[in-house]
Amino acid sequence: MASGEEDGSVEEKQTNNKKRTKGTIATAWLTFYNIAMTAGWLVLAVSMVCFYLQKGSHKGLYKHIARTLKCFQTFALLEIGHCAIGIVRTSVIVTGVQVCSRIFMVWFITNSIRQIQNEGSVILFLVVWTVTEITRYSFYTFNLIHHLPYFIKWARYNMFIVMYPLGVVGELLTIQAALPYVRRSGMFSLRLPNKYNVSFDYYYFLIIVMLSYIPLFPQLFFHMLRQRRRVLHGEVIVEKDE
Ligand SMILES: CCCCCCCCCCCCC/C=C/C(=O)SCCNC(=O)CCNC(=O)[C@H](O)C(C)(C)COP(=O)(O)OP(=O)(O)OC[C@H]1O[C@@H](n2cnc3c(N)ncnc32)[C@H](O)[C@@H]1OP(=O)(O)O
Repeated sequence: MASGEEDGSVEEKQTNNKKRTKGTIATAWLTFYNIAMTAGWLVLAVSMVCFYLQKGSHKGLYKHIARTLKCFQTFALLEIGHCAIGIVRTSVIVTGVQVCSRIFMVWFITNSIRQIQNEGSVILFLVVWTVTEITRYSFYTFNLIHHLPYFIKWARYNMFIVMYPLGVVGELLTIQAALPYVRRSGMFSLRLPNKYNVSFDYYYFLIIVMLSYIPLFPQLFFHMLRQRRRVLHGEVIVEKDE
């Protein structure tokens, strides 16, 4: 009996040690990841400001920053993995929708359709994403090292109230601007007859994507409002103590 109890406590200690090691590795990785992402979005912000100051126009701005944007926005796919393996306490679905809609905007809309890259709506969502991501990743970084300035916490959980709708407006106007080019070129579409006997019309797919903002955006926005109440009104302290 006594030896069984001892065995149990040894096992418990080993499990606790494993958890601690996993926790330390996860924290180190997340700290590195968040610092890298903050730096990436800061580079984007500086490039955009410098470009605008030099040229006095937003024309050509997307092309100027495209490589950095694609790189850092694509890296954000790792966030779905973070949720899936449980190193961050966030829903895979919420994160998945957020990240995939961004990847879609970058790769399958803005990057693929040169004619829309100088639209004002592209600059709108780029500026909104940049401000949001600098705030979000610096929030996670300072939170992980337990030195979170209140203004960053405040900005993380208040700015989205304005930034989220503005970002959505920028994205929807950009997709709308893409529609005529997509219809004319037939890009990413598959017409019958073909050897797979399947047809796909990217034009109508984009209309469905635009309509999907109606049910999906409120869910993301209300999720953030709940997070805001939890963090800014102290409920998070109760959860962390549990
Ligand atoms: C095929 C194509 C399909 C397309 C479909 C289209 C439909 C699209 C509809 C939706 C449209 C959206 C458009 C988006 C536009 C914009 O982005 S506009 C810019 C404004 N945007 C925002 O403000 C973004 C707000 N969203 C987010 O912050 C996230 O994406 C989120 C997933 C919604 C965040 O939620 P969540 O992670 O749950 O909240 P947090 O409070 O930040 O975190 C919860 C806990 O998790 C910890 N954590 C999360 N990430 C990290 C990390 N990287 N590192 C460390 N820790 C992390 C965080 O600290 C919290 O921990 P606890 O405090 O311990 O709980």
